[in-house]
Amino acid sequence: RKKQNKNLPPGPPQLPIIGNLHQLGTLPHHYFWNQSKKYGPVILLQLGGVPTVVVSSAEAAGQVLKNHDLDCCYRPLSAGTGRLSYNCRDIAFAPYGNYWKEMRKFCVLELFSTKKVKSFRFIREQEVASLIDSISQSSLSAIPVDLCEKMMSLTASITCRVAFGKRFEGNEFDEGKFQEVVNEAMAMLGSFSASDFFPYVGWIVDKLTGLHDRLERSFHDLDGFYQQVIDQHLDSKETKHEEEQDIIDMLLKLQRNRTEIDAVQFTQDHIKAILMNIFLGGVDTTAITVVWAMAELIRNPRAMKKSQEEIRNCVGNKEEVDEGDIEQLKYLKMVVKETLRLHPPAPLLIPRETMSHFKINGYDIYPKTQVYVNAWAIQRDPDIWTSPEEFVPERFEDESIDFNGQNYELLPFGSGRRGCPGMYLGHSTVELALANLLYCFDWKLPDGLKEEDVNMEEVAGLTLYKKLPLNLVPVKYITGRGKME
Ligand code: HEM
Repeated sequence: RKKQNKNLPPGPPQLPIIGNLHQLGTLPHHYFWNQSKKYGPVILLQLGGVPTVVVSSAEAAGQVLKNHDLDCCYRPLSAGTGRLSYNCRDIAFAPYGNYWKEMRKFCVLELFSTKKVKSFRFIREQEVASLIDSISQSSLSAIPVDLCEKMMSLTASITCRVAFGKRFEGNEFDEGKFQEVVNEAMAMLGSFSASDFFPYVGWIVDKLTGLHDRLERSFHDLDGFYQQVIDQHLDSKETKHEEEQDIIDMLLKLQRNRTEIDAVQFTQDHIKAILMNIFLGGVDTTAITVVWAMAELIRNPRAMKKSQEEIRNCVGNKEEVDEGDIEQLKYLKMVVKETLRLHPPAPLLIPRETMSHFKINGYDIYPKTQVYVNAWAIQRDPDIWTSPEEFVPERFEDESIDFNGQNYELLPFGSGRRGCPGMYLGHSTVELALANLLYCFDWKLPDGLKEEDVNMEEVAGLTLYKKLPLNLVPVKYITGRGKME
C-alpha cells in the first residue's frame, strides 16, 4: 500500500536490472531532452540500481536549486569522481558538510573573490598578449591555427600562474599530451561506469570494458603533475611575503600545522584534490567557452563583424584590449551569454543527490536519488527562447536575464549552495581572450570551407567540448602603433 501512495515522476519504460542505462547513448543530455518532450519536465529513470530524476524546465530547476537546494546538496559518488578527487577530499565532489564548507570558504578567500580575481588582472593580460603574439606568427604565413589547442594552453597558463604561482609548460605532461589528459579526465568525471550502478559486480564489467584502466591512467597522469607542482613549492628556497603566497603555499601551511578540518587531519591528498578542482575546473570550461564562441561567430559573419566593430571603435589605438575596456563592450557580453546559452560547458551541471524526501511539481522525490538539471535543454526551451537553436546575441539586448544563478532560464554556472565559485574568474578570462581574438585579427575559414561546413558536433563527459578542432586562418588587423604609422 505504501508503494501505491507514492506519486513518482513519469519516465520511459525500464528493463530489469539495467533500467534505462542502455538508452543513454554518448550524449545523455540529448536523450534526457527527448524523454522530457514525451514525459514532461520532471522525469524518473532507473540507471542500474540508482533512481535518477532529470529536470528540464526553468520552473522545475528553480524548485531543485532554490526551494530544495538544501535537500539536494550532496553529490553522488562515482568511480571516476571518487578516484580523481582522492576520495572526495575536494570541493566539487565532497559531500555537503563542514569539510566542504570550510574548503569552499578557503578557496573563495584565496582565489575566487572579486578582490582576488581583480588582483590577477595583469596575469590574464600578459598571457593573452603572448597568445596574440603566437597567433600573429601564424598569420604571417596564413597558416590555420587550432583554436582548441591555443585556448587550452592559454587557460592552463593563466590557471597555473594564478593558483600555482608558475607558468604552465606543456612538458609537465608528455609532449602534446596535455589536452588529451584534460579531456580524458573530464570524460572520466562524467562517465557512467558499471560499478556506479551495479554494486559488487560492476567492477568486473569496468575491468572488461577497459574503463577501470583508463581511470587509473588518468589518475596517475594528473597525480604526477600535482606532485611536481607541490614538490617545486616544497623545494623552493625563496622566502615569500604573506601577500606573495599562492594557494599551494597556503594549503601546505594547513598541512604543516597539522590542521584538522571537520576532525580530519589535512594531508597531501587533500591538497591534490583541491588542485584537481582548480586545474580541471579552471582550464577546460573556460577554453571550451571561447572555442564555441569563435565557432558560432565564424558561422555568423554578421555577428562577428558587429562585435569586431564595437571593439575596434571602443578600444581606439591600443595594441590590445585590456580589462578596463571590457565594461563598455555590451555586444561582446551578449555574444558570451549567447554562447553559454547554446553551449553550456557543463550541460547537466554537476549531478546532485537528495538527502531527504520532498516534492517537485507534486511528484515524490526520495532520499538517495540522483538529480540532473538539464541546463542544456532549458537553455533551448522554445517556451522561453524564440528561435532557440539560432545564435542571436541581440536576444539579450533588452533582457535583464543573467547567468549569476538568479535566473533559472540560464544556468551555465549552476545555482545555489553548490553553484560555481569560479564564475567570475572563468568569465573574466573568457571576455578578455575573446575580445582580443576579435580585435587583433580578422578570421577566415581554411580554403574550400563554407560557413555551413563548420562542424558543431559535441563530445560529452562532465563537460561538452567540440568534437573536431576549430582551425581558422588569422589575418592580422593593424592595431595600435602600426595603425598610427
Ligand atoms: C566558463 C567557466 C565555468 C563554467 C561554465 C563553470 C560551470 C560550473 C558548473 C555548472 C558547476 C556546478 C554547479 C552546480 O552544481 O550547481 C561548477 C562547479 C564548480 N566549479 Fe565551475 N565553471 C567555470 C569556471 C570555473 C573555474 C575557473 C573554476 C576554478 C578555478 C571552477 C571551479 C568550480 C568548483 C570548485 C565547483 C564545485 C562547487 C561545489 O560543488 O561547491 N569553475 N562550475
